[in-house]
Amino acid sequence: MEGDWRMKIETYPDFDMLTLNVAQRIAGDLNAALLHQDRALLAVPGGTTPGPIFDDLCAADIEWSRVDIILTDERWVPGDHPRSNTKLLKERLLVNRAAEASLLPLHVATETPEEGLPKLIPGLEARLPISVAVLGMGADMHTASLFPDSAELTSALAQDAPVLIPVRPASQPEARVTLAAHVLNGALHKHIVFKGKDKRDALDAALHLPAQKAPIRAVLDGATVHYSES
Ligand SMILES: O=C(O)[C@H](O)[C@@H](O)[C@H](O)[C@H](O)COP(=O)(O)O
Repeated sequence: MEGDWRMKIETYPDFDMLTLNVAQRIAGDLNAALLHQDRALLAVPGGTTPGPIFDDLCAADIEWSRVDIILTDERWVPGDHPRSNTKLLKERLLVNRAAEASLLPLHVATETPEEGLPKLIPGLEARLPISVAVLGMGADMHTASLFPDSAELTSALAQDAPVLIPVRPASQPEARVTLAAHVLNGALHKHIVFKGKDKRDALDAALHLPAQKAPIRAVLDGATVHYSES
């Protein structure tokens, strides 16, 4: 492994403890960022893991009106589709105190992501870098929508990649867009969150693989991994 490698793993007795602690950590990081910046940018994943974290985080004592929120990746489906990550955010994170935060869109109503990119990229570029990135991981070692079985992975891992990239992983039912690896990795604070022994084994395997086979590798340096077995 490279000499500058830094990664911390925090193991929790159960998912409830993980949820509570991760929400507190994110809130602490956001408050710290707001001491030095006018606005903070929080990037969060979709999927099934973060809902309970959002339920705690949305009540946190933060000056939410100074926080912008973005997804790490989005499925190219309408905003009211059950698989829309934006829908999850609107229902579980942008509520309670966090209703004051601003959502930066990662989807517009076009047929393909390629058609939507020109409407999304300028706003994103103007707002980066990310202050706090929360990332999920799949047992196939994908993170955000950087999937090992996607033809676009090499370009999404490139240092000079556009900030937002359309992907069509063979394993997924719909097209997606994902923030490029360098955008996610450039976050000031990175929290990777998952549960289950299969994913823990996948992380261990990833440490011995290149990012091309194990995309999670692209964001591990400097990250804190939060894990519970159940
Ligand atoms: O929208 C998504 O699908 C994601 O951002 C993705 O990277 C997710 O974090 C992992 O697939 C883990 O998903 P689960 O939390 O559902 O296991």
